[in-house]
Amino acid sequence: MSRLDQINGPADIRRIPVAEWGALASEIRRFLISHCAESGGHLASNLGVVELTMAMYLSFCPPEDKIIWDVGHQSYTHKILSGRKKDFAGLRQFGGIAGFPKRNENPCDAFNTGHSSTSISAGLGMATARDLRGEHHAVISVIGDGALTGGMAYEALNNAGRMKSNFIIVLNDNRMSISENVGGMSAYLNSIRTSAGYNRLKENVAEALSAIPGLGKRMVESLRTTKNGIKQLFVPGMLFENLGVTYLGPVDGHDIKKMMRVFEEARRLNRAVLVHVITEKGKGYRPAERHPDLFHGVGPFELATGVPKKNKHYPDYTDVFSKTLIQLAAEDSRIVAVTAAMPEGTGLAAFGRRYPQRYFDVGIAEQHAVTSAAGLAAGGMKPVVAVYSSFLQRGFDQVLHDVCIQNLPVVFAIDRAGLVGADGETHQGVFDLSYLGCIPNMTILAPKNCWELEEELRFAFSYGGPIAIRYPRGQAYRGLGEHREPIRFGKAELLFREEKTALLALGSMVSTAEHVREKLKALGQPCTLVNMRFAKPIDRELLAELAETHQNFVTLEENVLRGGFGLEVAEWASSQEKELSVTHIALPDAYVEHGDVSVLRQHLGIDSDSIVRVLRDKYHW
Ligand SMILES: Cc1ncc(C[n+]2csc(CCOP(=O)(O)OP(=O)(O)O)c2C)c(N)n1
Ligand SMILES: CC(=O)[C@@H](O)[C@H](O)COP(=O)(O)O
Ligand SMILES: [Mg+2]
Repeated sequence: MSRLDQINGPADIRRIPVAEWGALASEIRRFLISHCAESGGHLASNLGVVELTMAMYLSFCPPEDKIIWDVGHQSYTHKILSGRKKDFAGLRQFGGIAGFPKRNENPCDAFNTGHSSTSISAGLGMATARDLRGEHHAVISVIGDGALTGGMAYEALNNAGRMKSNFIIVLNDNRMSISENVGGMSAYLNSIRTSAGYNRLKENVAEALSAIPGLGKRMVESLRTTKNGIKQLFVPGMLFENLGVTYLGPVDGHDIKKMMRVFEEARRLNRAVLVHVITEKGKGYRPAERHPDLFHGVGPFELATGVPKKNKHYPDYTDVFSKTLIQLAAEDSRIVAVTAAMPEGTGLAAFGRRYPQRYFDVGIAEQHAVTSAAGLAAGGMKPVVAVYSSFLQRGFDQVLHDVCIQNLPVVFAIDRAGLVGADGETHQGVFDLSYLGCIPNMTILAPKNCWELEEELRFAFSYGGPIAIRYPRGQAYRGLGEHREPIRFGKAELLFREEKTALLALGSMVSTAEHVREKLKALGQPCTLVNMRFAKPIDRELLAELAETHQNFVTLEENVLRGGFGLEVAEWASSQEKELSVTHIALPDAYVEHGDVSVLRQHLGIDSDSIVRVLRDKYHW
């Protein structure tokens, strides 16, 4: 029986002899690598935290002790050690276990995560709840150096100094966000790491002092926590110390015994303690060690080489955005671009290489990204914020307060709008029409295909006010290329005109509506098809014209119904003299779990077959 097979619950690792910890770590790595080669996942981050997770399971007792994983993409070893290895075949698949911690999946998952930089706030709250309830378990927040660039982490650290009881923050520093980490904090951590030799010297001094019988330990403790200058000699992380958070480290995050010693020390302190752990992202798999960015999140790949199994034949929307932006930037030197730590995912990396002076990676800081773009616009530039739909949720007030009230010309290139698949409920981009649509001065477009995205981007930079273009994850649609009605503000594009029934589709749903139309035509029910193009403002003029010959309107959008454009069409219809029927195809008032996008579409009834069924039932066709 392998050591890994002996792990079926959180206490099992303690039965593995110390001498076999290294072998267990290797087995976990082999398991993670072969699983991700087959099914994809967040490989590099997970390979980096194998020993760290083992050390935590050896030092603490989940589920009684609470471990909160920031972002949660690195929680695979945690899932294995808590007894979920057997469920990995279904990892990130519909009905299977999630790629992130989920409280309803296992008691060891103390807090749901997915978006970055929440763990210290959540941990602080949980530690405070523990104290108020008179409980005594440990609370440990594990945050990466990338996640530490997010504003919430600082808000929480600013508060953590007040703790008079134990709260442990483990800073997993691998010098990488998805891409190379950026900013002053990253440089500060780097300076701590590079002085590690000096720190080791100090550790040795501390160890020697600790060895003095009776007095030693207390001397070291008081030197560590005292507020005078001697502390500087012993404590490298002064920034954290000055915030009132005891700093321990840096410690080798691949040395289990060393980490356990530091955790033991951290556990004894009645205050917030930050343990700085140095790890290597991708450790144990050569291709991932060499290219941790490419192996951050992967699809299936060849185990021997790391080469992706699926070759990309056609560009996705991200590629179209990336290429078009570079072209537009060549024509207008005022165009600048901002990303919140997603240069590759949003396609801005190529722009950054071409125009380094006009490109800003601000770290995992969506709020700051939006307001700094507002500042750029106020200063006379034409900024684009390229951001995933679900991550822009973070910047709602900044969009409203800093961009839209001042009606500033900021372009929002919203990628991953619609269902994203395996990342699940935290990452589905199904709220942006709702949270942007309610903001005065905001204009929202969605392209039906790759060419329209190019045209919409061109339009957006010439528009002169806040404007968002939303497009989905994955391959850009290349159908309907013959329909190229020029973009005009607030105008939809009439693709096929019939009578009686009009399909009003937005963005990704135009191609679905095209299939619906073909299927209904075959059933003897030809329909009009409109590419709505603008979710805000909707083209009421065209709707009024269609109302003369149409009875039934069907709205189609990949967004929750509430706040989407469909309800606005319903509101318009209810104000018409003629009685009109409106059917909505949209997402429900619920969170959509992980799974393949095509499976999710069927499950949610937004695939063409389900839509045809709904319409046939409703209209008795
Ligand atoms: C609010 C938010 N923005 C962006 C992301 C995308 N994202 C996921 S992991 C990650 C990098 C995290 O870096 P780090 O915390 O250092 O973890 P590592 O992968 O290096 O272990 C980013 C930018 C996110 N999950 N949440
Ligand atoms: C964990 C996280 O938030 C990102 O790594 C995300 O999974 C990236 O998604 P894409 O694969 O769509 O770029
Ligand atoms: Mg990192």
